[in-house]
Amino acid sequence: MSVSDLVLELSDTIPDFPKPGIVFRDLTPVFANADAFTAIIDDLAARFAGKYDAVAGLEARGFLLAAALAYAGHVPLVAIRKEGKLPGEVLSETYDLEYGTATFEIHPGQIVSGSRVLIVDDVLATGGSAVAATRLVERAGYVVGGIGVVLELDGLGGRDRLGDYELYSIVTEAAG
Ligand SMILES: O=P(O)(O)OC[C@H]1O[C@H](OP(=O)(O)OP(=O)(O)O)[C@H](O)[C@@H]1O
Ligand SMILES: Nc1ncnc2[nH]cnc12
Repeated sequence: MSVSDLVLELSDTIPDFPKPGIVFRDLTPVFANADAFTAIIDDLAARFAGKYDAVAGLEARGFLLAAALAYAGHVPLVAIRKEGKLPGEVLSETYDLEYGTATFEIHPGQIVSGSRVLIVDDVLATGGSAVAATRLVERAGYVVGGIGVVLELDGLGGRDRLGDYELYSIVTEAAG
């Protein structure tokens, strides 16, 4: 089975989570399947081969992908964390998402200036998280090498908000 078919077959849809009106797409059953998780990492690594020197994961679900990709490519791992979790000097960006507002933070100066950073996450919805991540990567002195997600929810404006960045989604489906 193809990686996109594995994602579609194994993922769950939960209505009214975490708030009424939100159709939540849960990829944890996909990650719990060893063949599917391996295929996802291999697909993202192949799609962006030669285009990144480091990987950034978006807390929390993006961390699962970023750690595996950093290991697979033997490249630095950058954590883009929710507000208040990183000690010391941080750069911050506040953004809106489908069910609220959040702030992401990054530690500047941890990897080589000018590194091409691949940003990864499980789901792209409004694009608020990914846009905030691109800003943090650039403010920290790096270059966005691309944005890779497992599932893109079409119809919420995420792809448009990301403009000219190279965005790859393993699966795209209409937002519920
Ligand atoms: O495109 P957007 O509208 O920004 O939505 C996508 C983001 O929403 C989810 O994370 P969430 O903020 O729920 O955090 P979590 O991973 O900690 O559960 C998801 O994992 C993405 O990071
Ligand atoms: N509908 C949704 N399902 C899963 N993650 C999300 N992040 C933002 N919107 C989401």
